[in-house]
Amino acid sequence: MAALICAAGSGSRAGEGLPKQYRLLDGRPILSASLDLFLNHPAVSLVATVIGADHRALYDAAAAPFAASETLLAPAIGGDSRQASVRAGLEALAEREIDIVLVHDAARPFASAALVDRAIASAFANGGAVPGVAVVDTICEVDRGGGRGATLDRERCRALQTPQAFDYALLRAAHAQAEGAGRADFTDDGALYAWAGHRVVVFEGETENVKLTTPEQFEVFARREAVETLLTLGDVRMGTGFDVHAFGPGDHVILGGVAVPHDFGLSGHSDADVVLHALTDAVLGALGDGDIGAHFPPSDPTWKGADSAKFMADAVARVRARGGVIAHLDVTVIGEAPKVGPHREAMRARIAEICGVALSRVGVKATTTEKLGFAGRREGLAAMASATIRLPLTEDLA
Ligand SMILES: Nc1ccn([C@@H]2O[C@H](COP(=O)(O)OP(=O)(O)OP(=O)(O)O)[C@@H](O)[C@H]2O)c(=O)n1
Ligand SMILES: C[C@](O)(CO)[C@H](O)COP(=O)(O)O
Repeated sequence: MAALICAAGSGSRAGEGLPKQYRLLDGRPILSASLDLFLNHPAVSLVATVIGADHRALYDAAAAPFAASETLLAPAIGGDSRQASVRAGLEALAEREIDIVLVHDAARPFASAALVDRAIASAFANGGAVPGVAVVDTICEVDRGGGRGATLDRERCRALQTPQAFDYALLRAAHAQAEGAGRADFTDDGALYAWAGHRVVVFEGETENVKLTTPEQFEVFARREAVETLLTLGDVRMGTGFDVHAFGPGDHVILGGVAVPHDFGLSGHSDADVVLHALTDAVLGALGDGDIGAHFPPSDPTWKGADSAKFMADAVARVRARGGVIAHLDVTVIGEAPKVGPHREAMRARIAEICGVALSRVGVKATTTEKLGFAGRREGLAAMASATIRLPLTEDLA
Protein backbone atom coordinates (compact mmCIF):
# COMPACT_ATOMS: atom_id res chain seq x y z
CA MET A 1 0.00 0.00 0.00
CA ALA A 2 1.38 3.41 -0.98
CA ALA A 3 0.45 6.96 -0.11
CA LEU A 4 0.98 9.79 -2.57
CA ILE A 5 0.99 13.26 -1.00
CA CYS A 6 0.25 16.15 -3.36
CA ALA A 7 2.35 19.11 -2.28
CA ALA A 8 3.28 20.74 -5.58
CA GLY A 9 0.78 23.60 -5.44
CA SER A 10 1.64 27.26 -5.06
CA GLY A 11 -1.15 28.07 -2.60
CA SER A 12 -2.10 31.19 -4.57
CA ARG A 13 -5.52 31.51 -2.91
CA ALA A 14 -3.94 31.48 0.55
CA GLY A 15 -2.38 34.91 0.00
CA GLU A 16 1.11 36.24 0.71
CA GLY A 17 3.84 34.16 2.26
CA LEU A 18 5.27 30.67 1.89
CA PRO A 19 3.37 28.11 -0.20
CA LYS A 20 0.67 27.04 2.26
CA GLN A 21 1.90 23.46 2.69
CA TYR A 22 5.13 24.82 4.18
CA ARG A 23 3.55 27.31 6.59
CA LEU A 24 3.68 26.41 10.26
CA LEU A 25 0.71 24.93 12.06
CA ASP A 26 1.13 23.77 15.67
CA GLY A 27 4.84 24.55 15.29
CA ARG A 28 5.55 22.42 12.22
CA PRO A 29 5.12 22.75 8.44
CA ILE A 30 1.63 21.74 7.31
CA LEU A 31 3.09 19.06 5.02
CA SER A 32 4.70 17.35 8.03
CA ALA A 33 1.26 16.37 9.36
CA SER A 34 0.55 14.25 6.27
CA LEU A 35 4.02 12.73 6.27
CA ASP A 36 3.51 11.84 9.93
CA LEU A 37 0.07 10.37 9.27
CA PHE A 38 1.12 8.01 6.49
CA LEU A 39 4.64 7.15 7.70
CA ASN A 40 3.12 6.01 10.99
CA HIS A 41 0.21 4.10 9.50
CA PRO A 42 0.82 0.35 9.82
CA ALA A 43 -0.78 -0.51 6.45
CA VAL A 44 1.30 1.97 4.44
CA SER A 45 4.69 0.72 3.27
CA LEU A 46 5.64 3.49 0.80
CA VAL A 47 5.11 7.23 1.00
CA ALA A 48 5.74 9.35 -2.09
CA THR A 49 5.44 13.12 -2.36
CA VAL A 50 5.17 15.47 -5.31
CA ILE A 51 6.59 18.93 -4.75
CA GLY A 52 7.13 22.15 -6.69
CA ALA A 53 10.36 22.39 -8.71
CA ASP A 54 11.55 25.34 -6.58
CA HIS A 55 10.51 23.91 -3.21
CA ARG A 56 13.24 21.35 -2.51
CA ALA A 57 14.75 23.23 0.44
CA LEU A 58 11.30 23.79 1.97
CA TYR A 59 10.47 20.13 1.49
CA ASP A 60 13.75 18.99 3.07
CA ALA A 61 13.04 21.09 6.16
CA ALA A 62 9.48 19.74 6.45
CA ALA A 63 10.63 16.14 5.93
CA ALA A 64 13.73 16.40 8.16
CA PRO A 65 12.12 14.62 11.15
CA PHE A 66 11.36 11.66 8.87
CA ALA A 67 14.63 11.63 6.89
CA ALA A 68 15.72 8.29 8.37
CA SER A 69 12.52 6.54 7.32
CA GLU A 70 12.96 3.86 4.67
CA THR A 71 9.28 4.18 3.85
CA LEU A 72 9.69 7.73 2.57
CA LEU A 73 10.75 8.05 -1.08
CA ALA A 74 12.65 10.98 -2.56
CA PRO A 75 10.14 13.58 -3.76
CA ALA A 76 9.06 13.78 -7.39
CA ILE A 77 8.44 17.07 -9.16
CA GLY A 78 4.76 17.88 -9.74
CA GLY A 79 3.03 19.57 -12.66
CA ASP A 80 1.03 22.71 -13.38
CA SER A 81 -2.22 21.29 -12.05
CA ARG A 82 -3.12 18.89 -9.28
CA GLN A 83 -4.06 16.33 -11.92
CA ALA A 84 -0.61 16.66 -13.56
CA SER A 85 1.08 16.38 -10.16
CA VAL A 86 -0.77 13.19 -9.27
CA ARG A 87 0.17 11.78 -12.66
CA ALA A 88 3.86 12.59 -12.03
CA GLY A 89 3.69 10.98 -8.59
CA LEU A 90 2.05 7.82 -9.95
CA GLU A 91 4.76 7.53 -12.62
CA ALA A 92 7.46 7.91 -9.96
CA LEU A 93 5.99 4.82 -8.26
CA ALA A 94 5.90 2.78 -11.47
CA GLU A 95 8.76 0.44 -10.52
CA ARG A 96 7.16 -0.52 -7.20
CA GLU A 97 4.72 -3.30 -6.41
CA ILE A 98 1.61 -1.49 -5.22
CA ASP A 99 -1.94 -2.72 -4.77
CA ILE A 100 -3.77 0.32 -3.40
CA VAL A 101 -2.61 3.92 -3.61
CA LEU A 102 -3.95 6.61 -1.28
CA VAL A 103 -3.83 10.07 -2.87
CA HIS A 104 -3.86 12.89 -0.33
CA ASP A 105 -3.63 16.69 -0.34
CA ALA A 106 -0.81 18.11 1.78
CA ALA A 107 -3.24 20.99 2.34
CA ARG A 108 -5.39 18.69 4.51
CA PRO A 109 -3.31 18.34 7.68
CA PHE A 110 -6.15 17.22 9.95
CA ALA A 111 -6.94 13.84 8.36
CA SER A 112 -6.93 11.06 10.95
CA ALA A 113 -5.59 7.50 10.95
CA ALA A 114 -9.21 6.29 11.28
CA LEU A 115 -10.05 8.05 8.01
CA VAL A 116 -7.11 6.30 6.32
CA ASP A 117 -8.40 2.98 7.72
CA ARG A 118 -11.83 3.66 6.21
CA ALA A 119 -10.31 4.63 2.84
CA ILE A 120 -8.34 1.39 2.69
CA ALA A 121 -11.27 -0.80 3.76
CA SER A 122 -13.57 0.91 1.27
CA ALA A 123 -11.08 0.58 -1.61
CA PHE A 124 -10.65 -3.15 -0.97
CA ALA A 125 -14.42 -3.60 -0.81
CA ASN A 126 -15.46 -1.33 -3.65
CA GLY A 127 -12.58 -0.31 -5.94
CA GLY A 128 -12.21 3.47 -5.95
CA ALA A 129 -13.16 5.16 -2.66
CA VAL A 130 -13.37 8.85 -1.82
CA PRO A 131 -14.29 10.44 1.52
CA GLY A 132 -17.21 12.85 1.54
CA VAL A 133 -19.16 14.86 4.08
CA ALA A 134 -22.78 15.92 3.86
CA VAL A 135 -23.30 19.55 2.93
CA VAL A 136 -25.21 21.66 5.41
CA ASP A 137 -25.89 24.69 3.23
CA THR A 138 -28.37 25.01 0.40
CA ILE A 139 -26.45 24.34 -2.81
CA CYS A 140 -27.35 26.01 -6.09
CA GLU A 141 -25.88 26.54 -9.53
CA VAL A 142 -24.91 30.05 -10.61
CA ASP A 143 -24.71 31.43 -14.11
CA ARG A 144 -21.69 33.32 -15.43
CA GLY A 145 -23.13 36.65 -14.25
CA GLY A 146 -23.59 35.30 -10.72
CA GLY A 147 -27.32 34.78 -11.19
CA ARG A 148 -28.86 32.07 -9.07
CA GLY A 149 -29.60 28.89 -10.96
CA ALA A 150 -31.24 25.63 -9.98
CA THR A 151 -31.12 24.37 -6.40
CA LEU A 152 -29.38 21.04 -6.12
CA ASP A 153 -30.74 18.31 -3.89
CA ARG A 154 -28.27 18.55 -1.03
CA GLU A 155 -29.23 15.12 0.26
CA ARG A 156 -27.57 13.82 -2.88
CA CYS A 157 -24.47 16.03 -2.56
CA ARG A 158 -21.23 15.41 -0.71
CA ALA A 159 -18.18 17.66 -0.27
CA LEU A 160 -15.29 15.41 -1.28
CA GLN A 161 -11.99 15.16 0.53
CA THR A 162 -8.80 13.14 0.49
CA PRO A 163 -7.25 10.61 1.08
CA GLN A 164 -8.84 8.96 -1.93
CA ALA A 165 -7.98 5.28 -2.45
CA PHE A 166 -7.69 3.41 -5.74
CA ASP A 167 -6.22 0.36 -7.37
CA TYR A 168 -2.79 1.72 -8.24
CA ALA A 169 -2.47 0.18 -11.70
CA LEU A 170 -5.98 1.25 -12.71
CA LEU A 171 -5.46 4.81 -11.48
CA ARG A 172 -2.12 5.10 -13.29
CA ALA A 173 -3.73 3.86 -16.51
CA ALA A 174 -6.70 6.19 -16.04
CA HIS A 175 -4.39 9.19 -15.70
CA ALA A 176 -2.52 8.20 -18.87
CA GLN A 177 -5.86 7.79 -20.64
CA ALA A 178 -7.06 11.21 -19.50
CA GLU A 179 -3.87 12.83 -20.73
CA GLY A 180 -4.20 11.04 -24.05
CA ALA A 181 -7.78 12.31 -24.35
CA GLY A 182 -6.71 15.88 -23.62
CA ARG A 183 -8.66 15.92 -20.37
CA ALA A 184 -6.82 18.15 -17.89
CA ASP A 185 -9.84 19.39 -15.95
CA PHE A 186 -10.26 16.80 -13.21
CA THR A 187 -10.14 18.39 -9.77
CA ASP A 188 -10.04 15.05 -7.98
CA ASP A 189 -8.91 11.54 -8.80
CA GLY A 190 -12.29 10.01 -8.06
CA ALA A 191 -13.82 11.88 -11.00
CA LEU A 192 -10.98 10.84 -13.29
CA TYR A 193 -11.19 7.20 -12.15
CA ALA A 194 -14.95 7.13 -12.71
CA TRP A 195 -14.51 8.79 -16.14
CA ALA A 196 -12.17 5.90 -17.04
CA GLY A 197 -15.02 3.51 -16.28
CA HIS A 198 -14.21 2.35 -12.76
CA ARG A 199 -16.56 2.18 -9.82
CA VAL A 200 -16.02 4.83 -7.13
CA VAL A 201 -17.90 4.96 -3.85
CA VAL A 202 -18.13 7.77 -1.34
CA PHE A 203 -17.40 6.80 2.26
CA GLU A 204 -17.78 8.88 5.41
CA GLY A 205 -15.25 11.74 5.56
CA GLU A 206 -14.41 13.97 8.51
CA THR A 207 -15.66 17.50 8.99
CA GLU A 208 -12.31 18.50 10.54
CA ASN A 209 -10.49 17.32 7.43
CA VAL A 210 -10.65 20.73 5.77
CA LYS A 211 -8.47 21.79 2.87
CA LEU A 212 -6.61 24.90 4.01
CA THR A 213 -7.15 27.25 1.10
CA THR A 214 -7.98 30.85 2.06
CA PRO A 215 -6.22 33.54 4.14
CA GLU A 216 -9.27 33.60 6.45
CA GLN A 217 -8.78 29.92 7.31
CA PHE A 218 -5.16 30.60 8.18
CA GLU A 219 -6.20 33.54 10.36
CA VAL A 220 -8.70 31.37 12.24
CA PHE A 221 -6.04 28.73 12.90
CA ALA A 222 -3.48 31.34 13.97
CA ARG A 223 -6.03 32.73 16.44
CA ARG A 224 -6.80 29.22 17.70
CA GLU A 225 -3.10 28.57 18.24
CA ALA A 226 -2.77 31.81 20.19
CA VAL A 227 -5.70 30.82 22.42
CA GLU A 228 -4.30 27.31 22.95
CA THR A 229 -0.93 28.81 23.92
CA LEU A 230 -2.67 31.03 26.45
CA LEU A 231 -4.66 28.11 27.83
CA THR A 232 -1.50 26.03 28.18
CA LEU A 233 0.80 28.68 29.59
CA GLY A 234 -1.73 30.83 31.33
CA ASP A 235 -1.38 34.58 31.00
CA VAL A 236 2.04 34.76 32.60
CA ARG A 237 3.75 38.16 32.75
CA MET A 238 7.09 39.30 34.09
CA GLY A 239 8.23 42.73 35.24
CA THR A 240 11.57 44.11 36.33
CA GLY A 241 12.52 46.84 38.80
CA PHE A 242 15.66 48.72 39.78
CA ASP A 243 16.36 51.20 42.57
CA VAL A 244 19.30 53.06 44.11
CA HIS A 245 19.68 54.96 47.39
CA ALA A 246 22.74 56.79 48.71
CA PHE A 247 24.15 56.17 52.16
CA GLY A 248 23.62 58.92 54.73
CA PRO A 249 23.86 59.25 58.47
CA GLY A 250 22.48 56.38 60.55
CA ASP A 251 23.22 53.04 62.13
CA HIS A 252 21.08 50.68 60.05
CA VAL A 253 19.47 50.25 56.62
CA ILE A 254 16.02 48.80 55.85
CA LEU A 255 16.22 46.00 53.28
CA GLY A 256 13.16 43.96 52.37
CA GLY A 257 11.37 45.35 55.39
CA VAL A 258 14.13 44.19 57.76
CA ALA A 259 16.40 46.51 59.79
CA VAL A 260 20.01 45.55 59.03
CA PRO A 261 22.71 47.10 61.28
CA HIS A 262 25.27 49.18 59.36
CA ASP A 263 27.65 52.12 59.81
CA PHE A 264 25.31 54.28 57.71
CA GLY A 265 21.65 54.60 56.91
CA LEU A 266 20.11 55.00 53.44
CA SER A 267 18.74 58.43 52.59
CA GLY A 268 15.47 58.91 50.78
CA HIS A 269 11.99 60.36 51.01
CA SER A 270 10.54 57.16 52.46
CA ASP A 271 12.46 54.56 54.46
CA ALA A 272 14.74 54.11 51.39
CA ASP A 273 14.21 50.33 51.25
CA VAL A 274 15.82 49.64 47.85
CA VAL A 275 14.72 46.02 47.96
CA LEU A 276 11.00 46.73 48.36
CA HIS A 277 11.19 49.63 45.89
CA ALA A 278 12.72 47.43 43.19
CA LEU A 279 10.21 44.66 43.88
CA THR A 280 7.30 47.12 43.84
CA ASP A 281 8.40 48.39 40.43
CA ALA A 282 8.78 44.82 39.18
CA VAL A 283 5.19 43.99 40.16
CA LEU A 284 3.88 47.23 38.64
CA GLY A 285 5.91 46.48 35.51
CA ALA A 286 4.33 43.04 35.18
CA LEU A 287 0.93 44.72 35.40
CA GLY A 288 1.88 47.45 32.94
CA ASP A 289 0.64 49.85 35.62
CA GLY A 290 3.18 52.67 35.85
CA ASP A 291 5.89 52.74 38.49
CA ILE A 292 6.33 53.46 42.18
CA GLY A 293 6.92 57.17 41.56
CA ALA A 294 3.65 57.48 39.64
CA HIS A 295 1.63 55.97 42.50
CA PHE A 296 3.61 57.41 45.43
CA PRO A 297 5.24 60.66 44.24
CA PRO A 298 8.33 61.71 46.26
CA SER A 299 6.83 65.22 46.16
CA ASP A 300 3.89 64.01 48.32
CA PRO A 301 4.60 64.64 52.03
CA THR A 302 2.32 61.70 52.92
CA TRP A 303 5.15 59.33 52.03
CA LYS A 304 7.84 61.13 54.05
CA GLY A 305 9.59 58.42 56.07
CA ALA A 306 6.94 55.90 55.01
CA ASP A 307 7.32 52.17 55.57
CA SER A 308 7.92 50.83 52.03
CA ALA A 309 5.82 47.77 52.91
CA LYS A 310 2.85 50.05 52.08
CA PHE A 311 4.08 50.51 48.50
CA MET A 312 4.72 46.82 48.09
CA ALA A 313 1.34 45.86 49.52
CA ASP A 314 -0.38 48.36 47.23
CA ALA A 315 1.26 46.83 44.14
CA VAL A 316 0.23 43.34 45.28
CA ALA A 317 -3.33 44.57 45.86
CA ARG A 318 -3.37 45.82 42.26
CA VAL A 319 -2.49 42.29 41.06
CA ARG A 320 -5.30 40.81 43.17
CA ALA A 321 -7.78 43.46 42.01
CA ARG A 322 -7.23 42.19 38.47
CA GLY A 323 -7.81 38.60 39.56
CA GLY A 324 -4.10 37.77 39.36
CA VAL A 325 -1.65 35.88 41.53
CA ILE A 326 2.04 36.37 42.19
CA ALA A 327 4.07 33.40 40.97
CA HIS A 328 7.52 34.56 42.06
CA LEU A 329 9.51 37.53 43.34
CA ASP A 330 13.27 37.73 43.02
CA VAL A 331 15.67 40.47 44.09
CA THR A 332 19.43 41.08 44.04
CA VAL A 333 21.00 43.62 46.38
CA ILE A 334 24.05 45.31 44.84
CA GLY A 335 26.71 46.71 47.21
CA GLU A 336 29.85 45.99 49.24
CA ALA A 337 28.22 46.22 52.67
CA PRO A 338 26.27 45.44 54.74
CA LYS A 339 26.40 41.70 54.08
CA VAL A 340 22.98 40.39 53.11
CA GLY A 341 23.65 36.67 53.75
CA PRO A 342 22.97 36.71 57.52
CA HIS A 343 19.66 38.53 56.93
CA ARG A 344 18.52 36.74 53.78
CA GLU A 345 15.99 34.42 55.44
CA ALA A 346 14.51 37.23 57.54
CA MET A 347 14.14 39.35 54.39
CA ARG A 348 12.52 36.50 52.43
CA ALA A 349 10.10 35.87 55.28
CA ARG A 350 9.13 39.55 55.58
CA ILE A 351 8.69 39.98 51.81
CA ALA A 352 6.55 36.81 51.71
CA GLU A 353 4.47 38.17 54.59
CA ILE A 354 3.95 41.62 53.01
CA CYS A 355 3.01 40.06 49.66
CA GLY A 356 0.95 37.18 51.03
CA VAL A 357 2.91 34.51 49.11
CA ALA A 358 4.70 31.32 50.15
CA LEU A 359 8.31 31.64 51.27
CA SER A 360 9.37 29.38 48.39
CA ARG A 361 8.16 32.06 45.97
CA VAL A 362 10.63 34.68 47.15
CA GLY A 363 14.32 34.85 46.24
CA VAL A 364 16.86 37.22 47.82
CA LYS A 365 20.43 37.42 46.56
CA ALA A 366 23.33 39.86 46.80
CA THR A 367 26.42 40.78 44.85
CA THR A 368 29.28 43.23 45.05
CA THR A 369 30.44 45.15 41.97
CA GLU A 370 34.10 44.26 42.57
CA LYS A 371 34.63 47.70 44.10
CA LEU A 372 33.57 49.36 40.82
CA GLY A 373 31.14 52.24 40.52
CA PHE A 374 29.12 53.95 43.27
CA ALA A 375 28.27 50.67 44.98
CA GLY A 376 31.91 49.61 44.87
CA ARG A 377 32.92 52.91 46.45
CA ARG A 378 30.36 52.24 49.23
CA GLU A 379 28.38 55.38 48.33
CA GLY A 380 25.06 53.58 48.38
CA LEU A 381 23.09 50.44 47.58
CA ALA A 382 21.16 49.31 44.52
CA ALA A 383 18.65 46.53 44.02
CA MET A 384 17.30 44.87 40.90
CA ALA A 385 14.20 42.70 40.98
CA SER A 386 11.86 40.64 38.86
CA ALA A 387 8.25 39.69 39.48
CA THR A 388 6.35 36.93 37.71
CA ILE A 389 2.59 37.13 37.92
CA ARG A 390 -0.30 35.28 36.36
CA LEU A 391 -3.42 37.14 35.27
CA PRO A 392 -6.79 35.60 34.37
CA LEU A 393 -7.01 34.51 30.71
CA THR A 394 -10.15 36.57 30.28
CA GLU A 395 -8.14 39.80 30.38
CA ASP A 396 -6.59 39.15 26.97
CA LEU A 397 -9.46 37.21 25.46
CA ALA A 398 -12.05 39.88 26.21
N1 LIG B 1 -0.05 21.83 -9.41
C1 LIG B 1 -0.48 21.39 -8.23
C2 LIG B 1 -1.55 22.02 -7.58
C3 LIG B 1 -1.95 21.54 -6.34
N2 LIG B 1 -1.30 20.51 -5.78
C4 LIG B 1 -1.65 20.06 -4.44
O1 LIG B 1 -2.98 19.66 -4.38
C5 LIG B 1 -3.55 19.94 -3.10
C6 LIG B 1 -4.89 20.63 -3.24
O2 LIG B 1 -4.77 21.78 -4.07
P1 LIG B 1 -5.08 23.26 -3.65
O3 LIG B 1 -5.66 23.31 -2.32
O4 LIG B 1 -5.81 23.87 -4.78
O5 LIG B 1 -3.59 23.85 -3.55
P2 LIG B 1 -2.88 24.94 -4.42
O6 LIG B 1 -2.98 24.62 -5.86
O7 LIG B 1 -1.53 25.07 -3.85
O8 LIG B 1 -3.72 26.24 -4.07
P3 LIG B 1 -4.20 27.41 -5.01
O9 LIG B 1 -5.18 26.80 -5.98
O10 LIG B 1 -4.81 28.38 -4.08
O11 LIG B 1 -2.97 27.95 -5.70
C7 LIG B 1 -2.54 20.78 -2.36
O12 LIG B 1 -1.96 20.01 -1.34
C8 LIG B 1 -1.54 21.19 -3.42
O13 LIG B 1 -0.21 21.33 -2.94
C9 LIG B 1 -0.25 19.88 -6.43
O14 LIG B 1 0.33 18.93 -5.92
N3 LIG B 1 0.14 20.35 -7.67
C1 LIG C 1 -9.04 16.68 -4.28
C2 LIG C 1 -9.85 17.70 -3.55
O1 LIG C 1 -9.22 18.02 -2.34
C3 LIG C 1 -11.18 17.06 -3.17
O2 LIG C 1 -11.97 18.00 -2.52
C4 LIG C 1 -10.07 18.97 -4.32
O3 LIG C 1 -10.83 18.70 -5.44
C5 LIG C 1 -8.79 19.68 -4.69
O4 LIG C 1 -9.20 20.86 -5.30
P1 LIG C 1 -8.27 22.01 -5.90
O5 LIG C 1 -8.95 22.42 -7.14
O6 LIG C 1 -6.93 21.44 -6.10
O7 LIG C 1 -8.34 23.11 -4.90
